[in-house]
Amino acid sequence: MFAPAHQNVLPFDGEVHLYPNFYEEEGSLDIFEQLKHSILWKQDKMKIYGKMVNFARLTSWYADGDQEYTYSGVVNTPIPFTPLLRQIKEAAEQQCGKQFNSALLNYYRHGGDSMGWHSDDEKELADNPVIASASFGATRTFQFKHKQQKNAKVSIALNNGSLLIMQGATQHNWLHQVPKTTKQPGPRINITFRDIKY
Ligand SMILES: O=C(O)CCC(=O)C(=O)O
Ligand SMILES: [Fe+2]
Repeated sequence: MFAPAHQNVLPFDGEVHLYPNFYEEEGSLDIFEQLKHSILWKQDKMKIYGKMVNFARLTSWYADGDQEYTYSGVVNTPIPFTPLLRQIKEAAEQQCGKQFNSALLNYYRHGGDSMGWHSDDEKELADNPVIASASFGATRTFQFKHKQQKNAKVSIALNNGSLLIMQGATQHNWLHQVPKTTKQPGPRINITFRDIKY
């Protein structure tokens, strides 16, 4: 199922809006390069069956204040927003009518980098959080899967300069992922802006 822009991407039980050309195309490639070089990327690890395994992507965590945030079992200590991140955040805030105080960045270096099925339902987020997701660089597929109705699936493409807004009951009812691909996409950086309650 491929959804056109500005309609709800989800058929029921949640609200997701996609703006494919939110950040201007050429400027977005420039943003990609700037983020690639200026963000303090780190390689997180996770324990799987007693073994430490690298995350299939690089990550970074920026926020106002100095509160820690636990994500996928990793405790993140925030770095203060850079002027560029603040600029990207403010544009997303205008579109959402909502303020964000933190940003999780993910750097997918190649098609082998990915993020598995999950919901953004950490206890530090609101019950029905508004999450704004900005993408720069290569296009990657982003999929939703309903938690109960196993055949309810939605697949969209997140291209350079796109903004995806997830809100309402989305995180209660749907999982999302960025699957691995053998199509050899170039590198991609995604920023999810969140409002964390400390
Ligand atoms: O890279 C993406 O588009 C998804 C990122 C994501 O789901 C997350 O950071 O929770
Ligand atoms: Fe997520």
